[in-house]
Amino acid sequence: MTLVAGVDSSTQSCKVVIRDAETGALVRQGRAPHPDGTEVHPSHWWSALLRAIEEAGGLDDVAAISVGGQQHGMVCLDESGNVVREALLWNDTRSAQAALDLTTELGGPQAWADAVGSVPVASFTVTKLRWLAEHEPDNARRTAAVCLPHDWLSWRLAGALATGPFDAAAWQDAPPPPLDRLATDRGDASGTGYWSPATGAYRTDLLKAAFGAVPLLPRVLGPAEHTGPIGGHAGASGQVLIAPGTGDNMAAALGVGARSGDVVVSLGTSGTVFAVAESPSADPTGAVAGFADATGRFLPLVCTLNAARVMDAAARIAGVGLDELSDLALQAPAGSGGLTLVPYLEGERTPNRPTATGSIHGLTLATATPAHLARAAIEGMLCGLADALDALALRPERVLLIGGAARSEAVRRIAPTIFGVPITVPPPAEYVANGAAYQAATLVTTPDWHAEDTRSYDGEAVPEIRTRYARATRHILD
Ligand SMILES: Nc1ncnc2c1ncn2[C@@H]1O[C@H](COP(=O)(O)OP(=O)(O)O)[C@@H](O)[C@H]1O
Ligand SMILES: O=C(CO)[C@@H](O)[C@H](O)COP(=O)(O)O
Repeated sequence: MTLVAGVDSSTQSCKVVIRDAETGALVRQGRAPHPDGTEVHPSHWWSALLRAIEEAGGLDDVAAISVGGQQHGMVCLDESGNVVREALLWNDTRSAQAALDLTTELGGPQAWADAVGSVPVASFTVTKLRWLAEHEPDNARRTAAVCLPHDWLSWRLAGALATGPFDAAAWQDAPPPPLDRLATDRGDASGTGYWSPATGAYRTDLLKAAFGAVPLLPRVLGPAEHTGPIGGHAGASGQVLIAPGTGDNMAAALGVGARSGDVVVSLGTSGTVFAVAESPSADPTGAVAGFADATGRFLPLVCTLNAARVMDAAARIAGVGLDELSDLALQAPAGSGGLTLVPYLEGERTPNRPTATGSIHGLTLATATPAHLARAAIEGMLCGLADALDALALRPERVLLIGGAARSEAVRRIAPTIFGVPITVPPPAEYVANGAAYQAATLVTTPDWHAEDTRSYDGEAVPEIRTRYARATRHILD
């Protein structure tokens, strides 16, 4: 049996799966948490990856590995390959003004959509680099290379694999390769704001205009390329291949086997709604980001900053666990008796309201119950994603629901009432890590991974919930 490893280095944690390359059968897995916060030193991701690999039984029998990672995060490296400062993550909104400035400087949203497929908001790496140049000029000057979370982890893995078999303690400080070995893929590159999915080339002119310099950028690998073979000690062929890796949403599309006609709704830290497309997109409203995918195609995507953690917050307020929150939500009526929760707990990205806060509307004596709060939280989270689904402007054949919060029975049952279409729920699994493992498998075999059984959920649409939500979003505090 040939084994491959897939990694999901996402916002809240790192997950590793080891699968049979031919069949996709799960052999082993591990996970480790990431620290909270919107700026995180990348060394925490490395430590978490090593812990997760250790829990997954190591890599010594693995032929190829691929890393899927949270998109957009700004990782700055100096000439020696040291991290210059904490990485600013996709959900860090301090560069919101920089995003506005860059949009104006290039001539408006349409110019950006034409140039790179997306209109920059605070999430995009290019806006974070502008922020760095303006607020931390010394750190900007020290920046010799810029990469993304998954690029950095793959690069550290290359250095570690070159030192010998997996050993968490020894790998912790393994020297990374030279900077020019940094590599990325089309999917993650498309979230920088300085790589064009339509032309497949960096727009270093935009980077220079934003940052004042053009640091070294990772080489963009095609889907079938790899950065190995590395080491002389592991895998069926005695060496480990490192696949291109990709952004976590692109990896999820691979993991869930998204095909034409599918729309995927992912409820992790972020809420994302995306579809595989044959041609690039360029939405000047900024709602749809025109990303590339991990297969050579494209991945138009809408992202909200507030998904699973809205439920975490509601559970905290109600003083219950997530399973009980789900039970409570199903005890309240559809529409929560008019209680409406606008979930802008981390500001918001779509719509672009970086300084917004969350709010609760329609509170009466009758709706002041934990059950109404639980349902309003889920309905509010899903209303934001229903708007995202509308923005994609597709007629999906299937709407697939994945991510941590898709484990909630209440979310599954309420989603069709908000989206107005039935939803399909694959079995709970780590679809980002699975997609990464699938990418790794394509380097060593022709994988024949069968889709697992899905469950369907249907329910009558309740349009008033979205109407009331739309009214409530006009009355929030910044
Ligand atoms: N049964 C559940 N009900 C609701 N939320 C859940 C449940 N299980 C996990 N979650 C939430 O899912 C989130 C993690 O999902 P995940 O997709 O792994 O996020 P990320 O990839 O952004 O780190 C956490 O906020 C967690 O509380
Ligand atoms: O910024 C985006 C997509 O553009 C986010 O989807 C990040 O990629 C983080 O993902 P999760 O940690 O929520 O999976």
